[in-house]
Amino acid sequence: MKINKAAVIGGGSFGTVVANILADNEIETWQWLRDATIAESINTHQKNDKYLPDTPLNPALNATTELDEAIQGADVIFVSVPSRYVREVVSSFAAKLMPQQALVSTTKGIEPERFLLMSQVLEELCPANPVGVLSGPNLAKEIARRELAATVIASKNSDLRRNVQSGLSCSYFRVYASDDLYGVELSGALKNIYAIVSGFVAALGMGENSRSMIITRSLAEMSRFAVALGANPLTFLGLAGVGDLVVTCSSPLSRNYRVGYAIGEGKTLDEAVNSLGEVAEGVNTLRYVRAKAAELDIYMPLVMGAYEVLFNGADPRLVAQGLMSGDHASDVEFALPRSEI
Ligand SMILES: NC(=O)C1=CN([C@@H]2O[C@H](COP(=O)(O)OP(=O)(O)OC[C@H]3O[C@@H](n4cnc5c(N)ncnc54)[C@H](OP(=O)(O)O)[C@@H]3O)[C@@H](O)[C@H]2O)C=CC1
Ligand SMILES: O=C(CO)COP(=O)(O)O
Repeated sequence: MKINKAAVIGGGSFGTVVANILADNEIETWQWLRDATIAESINTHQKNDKYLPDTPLNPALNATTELDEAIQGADVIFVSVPSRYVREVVSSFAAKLMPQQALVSTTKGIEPERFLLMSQVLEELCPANPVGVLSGPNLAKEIARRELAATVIASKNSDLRRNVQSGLSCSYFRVYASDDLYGVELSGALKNIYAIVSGFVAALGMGENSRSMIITRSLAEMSRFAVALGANPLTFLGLAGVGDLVVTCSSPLSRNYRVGYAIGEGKTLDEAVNSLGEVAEGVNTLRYVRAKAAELDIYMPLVMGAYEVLFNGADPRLVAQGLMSGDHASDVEFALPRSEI
């Protein structure tokens, strides 16, 4: 079955990019956003002035502030609001869904109380509906410029995977499939923490060897955490893992990297976050992952160091230096376990 109608819940930069590709692919697309001025601007000037002011949008894209108008009859509903609002927003329409309507989260964050990923929140709210996750190295502003990019659709439901692959694929956007929902989603959430650390490293003018060390040890730390939570670490080798880690740790287009960079330059966390005007999920994810790592006794020196910098005013220089002074460690723990060094 192909997608005849799609809804995108959220009016930020990534939601707008997804909605625009769907409309370009001649799918009837409704984007729900809470700001009537932006909805009006999308419908009349084909512009999202707040989040993607330089991108002309497809005239067939419909923006609305009425949730019912967006979701009614939609074959797939993409959820693209910051993680702290996903439950509230989806709860407001969950009871109105038909069982065949699929939900796909693009949100890279964690719900703290029970350490739930967004697909788990969707499954809890909409137990009868197929659920998927879209994640990968997908800086919205690059995709908006139609620069080549790829992503991953992860779901246990093969129809959902195929529908999203055909609905979103185009000459500049390629969609790969995975059935490891948890691994794809966990890596998308975790990499935001390490983008903040990479921002420190860049602002402090450290060399390319240091940057490479940080990114590679970030992957080691992410996969150690994933294994402790029962996820498949092999998924971290794909686009949603290494791919997203590399782009977010390297690009000033990443909001998380920019937060880290600003702190590395000496700004406070509040100053860094306030100057963004967009969501940097890694700040909260860092708090939740640090607590989980402490609870489960998982060795995560970068997470612990970054937490001290963001929330206790430690010097960002100490995060990279902390790696140099730890116990002698294994390069790839799947090849040489830490216990056998
Ligand atoms: N931008 C990117 O490159 C990518 C982002 N993502 C992920 O997608 C998710 C969304 O990101 P992105 O689009 O960039 O975010 P933005 O910060 O660009 O926009 C957030 C959007 O959510 C809306 N919003 C905020 N709070 C609420 C609420 N309580 N109810 C309804 N809508 C709300 C905002 O509306 P308002 O303007 O009215 O505040 C805005 O439209 C994040 O988890 C992010 O990690 C994933 C891949 C790439
Ligand atoms: O997830 C992203 C790219 O894949 C976007 O990263 P930021 O949220 O740091 O901008």
